[in-house]
Amino acid sequence: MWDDLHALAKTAERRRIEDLFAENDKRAGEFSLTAAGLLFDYSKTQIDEQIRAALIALTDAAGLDARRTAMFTGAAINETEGRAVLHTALRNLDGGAVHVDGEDVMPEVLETLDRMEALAREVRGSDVTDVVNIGIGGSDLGPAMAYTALAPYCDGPRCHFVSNVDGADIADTLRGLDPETTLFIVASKTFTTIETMTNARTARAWLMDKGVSTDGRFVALSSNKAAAGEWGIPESRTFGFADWVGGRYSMWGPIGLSLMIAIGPEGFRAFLRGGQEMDRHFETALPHQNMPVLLALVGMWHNQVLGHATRAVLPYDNRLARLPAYLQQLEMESNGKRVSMDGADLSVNSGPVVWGEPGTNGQHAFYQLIHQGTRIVPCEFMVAAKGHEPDLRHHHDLLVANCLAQSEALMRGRSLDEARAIMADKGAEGDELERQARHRVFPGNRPSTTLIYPQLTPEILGKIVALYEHRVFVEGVILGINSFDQWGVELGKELASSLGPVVTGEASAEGKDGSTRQLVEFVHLHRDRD
Ligand SMILES: O=P(O)(O)OC[C@H]1O[C@](O)(CO)[C@@H](O)[C@@H]1O
Repeated sequence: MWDDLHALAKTAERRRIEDLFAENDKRAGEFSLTAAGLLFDYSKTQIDEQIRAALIALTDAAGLDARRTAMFTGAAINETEGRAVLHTALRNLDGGAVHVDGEDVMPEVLETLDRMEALAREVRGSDVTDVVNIGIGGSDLGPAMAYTALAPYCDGPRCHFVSNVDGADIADTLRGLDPETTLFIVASKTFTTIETMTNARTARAWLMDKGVSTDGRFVALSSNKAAAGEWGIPESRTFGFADWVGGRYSMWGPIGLSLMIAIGPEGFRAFLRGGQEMDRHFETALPHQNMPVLLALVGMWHNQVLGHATRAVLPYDNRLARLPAYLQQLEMESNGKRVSMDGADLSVNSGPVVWGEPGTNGQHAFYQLIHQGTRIVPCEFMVAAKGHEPDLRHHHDLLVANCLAQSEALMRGRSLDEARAIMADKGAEGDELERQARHRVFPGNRPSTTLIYPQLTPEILGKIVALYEHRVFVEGVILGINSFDQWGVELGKELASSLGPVVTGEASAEGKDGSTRQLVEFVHLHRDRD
């Protein structure tokens, strides 16, 4: 399979994407698809019919249909942790029963949703002015990203997100907050994460320092209700979720509480409905009409076949500023694995490095490399047809024009002859003309995709997030890896706890490598100085 694709890649790389359009005036329509109101255009890539068929063959060979059914029906597909993977149940608003180990999980999911809604209404109707979500990774990035994304829908208390163990994070957040009207949400699936528990204790100490009772000031979101109880948060203020909700897939349930408080229960339900609509599409559409499948296959063509090690996510939507960070965790923690489910080494590369920034800002920062650097960075553009500022339509039109211009420029490039003509117009001559022209050449033929949606509403955001979740799933199935564990984060955590006492001076650095000892020495030299 991979050999077929590598053979096809040799021919494809010699062709220009522009020529594919010249050869087939239906290319745009044939290499794009609309689903759930979103349009995904992958025509500005080297993919042709033969390549697409070979990519789709990967899904058959990997048994995607069976794996997808297994996920949606609660089989323990997270094999290294012996767990089902059912974040889709959290948005199964009008769906039927979903069984895990013979038990329907939906009554509990819906009851928790009802409790969340009751609390959200209570908080929105109270004197709470600020909500601080304390969590990290999957217990932070989803709600933080969505809160910024859905700013036009936020009509509840202000939300803040504290994640980093760096005291600067919580100190900067608490400064200016009123302890009498601030509610803290401690969001941690395990309720043991060092960053979150440290920040939660600091928040509690802050209230006590200010002479404010901590009663009713904390809410817990966790799978570990016992630990939340021991920490002092009563069951009535604790919202649990099952171990089959992975951290980076958890914003659809209790971890989304801050978002629900901000946009209201109806807005949150719209977000869930959007996710559910994408689920239905993913479950039922044929591969060549299936958006998550094609998004995954285009990504794999660029990464595993052509060898482009990174992909840029470029939302032309300022409110999606945190989406690249959210997708970094979703994609890199899920598919950054070097062994397949059975422990064997992967024969192809694992998932790519995902990075990005909103346009147009990125254009004035790193697009230089994307256009003229020696490495190719496949770009994933995203843009809404319509903004939320009716009085600033001209801004939005410019934004859209810039987004479309970038994908066109990446594909077309500018030839040496065109660059020479530009320099000749400017009056350059001879060697100087030639030298200057070479700097103005754009190789072009650089692939990009565009996801375009009507407007960034809660429902559309739900669709986009679910689309990317399923893309990760498809890539993981094809690679034969477990997209739902994260063993790669463990070693650093273990070493950090052994280094804690070394940093404070309670334990010696003996036995550590020379570099670590030298760094610790530097810290000791400076940490107690005024
Ligand atoms: O919700 P928790 O248990 O605090 O974990 C936070 C994050 O830490 C990780 O386990 C990685 O260390 C993520 O997968 C998770 O989202």
